Amino acid sequence: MDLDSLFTVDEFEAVAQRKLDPVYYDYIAGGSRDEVTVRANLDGFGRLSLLPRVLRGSAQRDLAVTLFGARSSMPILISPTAFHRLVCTEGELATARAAARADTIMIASMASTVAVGEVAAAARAAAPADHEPTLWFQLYLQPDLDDTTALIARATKAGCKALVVTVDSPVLGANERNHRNRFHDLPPGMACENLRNLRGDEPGNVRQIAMSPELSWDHIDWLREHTELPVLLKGVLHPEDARIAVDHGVSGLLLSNHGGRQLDTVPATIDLLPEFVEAVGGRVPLLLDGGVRRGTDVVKALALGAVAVGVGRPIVWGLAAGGEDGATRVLELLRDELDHTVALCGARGLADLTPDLVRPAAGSRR
Ligand SMILES: Cc1cc2nc3c(=O)[nH]c(=O)nc-3n(C[C@H](O)[C@H](O)[C@H](O)COP(=O)(O)O)c2cc1C
Ligand SMILES: CC(C)CC(=O)C(=O)O
Repeated sequence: MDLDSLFTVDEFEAVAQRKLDPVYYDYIAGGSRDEVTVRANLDGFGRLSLLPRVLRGSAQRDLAVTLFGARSSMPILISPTAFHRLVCTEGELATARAAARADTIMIASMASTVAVGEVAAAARAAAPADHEPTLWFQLYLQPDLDDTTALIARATKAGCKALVVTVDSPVLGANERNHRNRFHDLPPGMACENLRNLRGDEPGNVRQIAMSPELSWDHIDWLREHTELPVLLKGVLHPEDARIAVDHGVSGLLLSNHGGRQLDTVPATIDLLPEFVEAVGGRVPLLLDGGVRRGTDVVKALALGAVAVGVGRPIVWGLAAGGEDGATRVLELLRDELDHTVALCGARGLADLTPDLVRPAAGSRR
């Protein structure tokens, strides 16, 4: 595959769809139930227009952002997605190398098909000599707190710099494409490697991830007492819960509807962002994911108050099309689009991206 002949995330998706087993393509592309929210995430950006400023002298554009002490060369992070070995042989090793090469932050899924220690080592090996790559760990709190403690220990030992706790999954979302395709298990030879031998006394055993409706704010308090790492919550959608989260001392929020894969018909994250900004009142950084496919999407989210965005499916399409190089190209395309959009907005850097640049638009991109 000549990756240089691909110029958009959508083109990467088309190639991925051609290459992948349709069962895996459906797992990745799909969302829950009628996929209303999957579409809403894309349409949400399409319903906003950008209103640029001019003549502000924007020749030197700095896209870097610092999050919890770690610098990322751009405000586009890799959101956690499960099972990368379904789409490329090297799985999360390839993703980690791409993130390190692009000098951005990877949020490693707890449901990785490579253990987090190996993922971190791959990132370090691929990073430029003077550069420490940043990995965060996405955690589903396990109702068995000993399991959770063991997972945190693994992530911490691997050098992860933050825990991103996904709180939108008291039960698993219903992707009806998976039901139709009878996709319920990983193929032989693949597993959630972070859950292997969790207790050290269970050789060969890979636990299943438990989604637990028992979880409550008490678990967030418990977690904060059991880790020195910054704790971000991923999947808070109600602005009142955003306020509660901040009151519970979380370090940041990743405004996410899980790419439309949990509760269907929740709003597009970009539509919720202004209310979130108001609820949080600058007390913690706000990140956003869901439907980011273009540099213009990134600029809209940043202008409306996000400090950074995450991309989920685009990275998986990159991996499917061309492994590490494919994911790297997706990140570089998005970086170029972002820089180009910042320039066209007459902005000198991310600080110039202010809410007045965003207006409601007629029509939708797709
Ligand atoms: C195939 C796939 C697997 C995912 N796995 C996880 C996961 O393990 N943990 C998690 O918190 N979110 C997971 N997500 C959600 C992403 O982190 C992210 O919220 C979503 O993909 C963002 O939307 P986008 O795909 O439109 O960029 C997954 C999403 C996809 C598409
Ligand atoms: C292991 C799964 C729960 C991963 C996930 O969050 C998803 O597929 O959306």
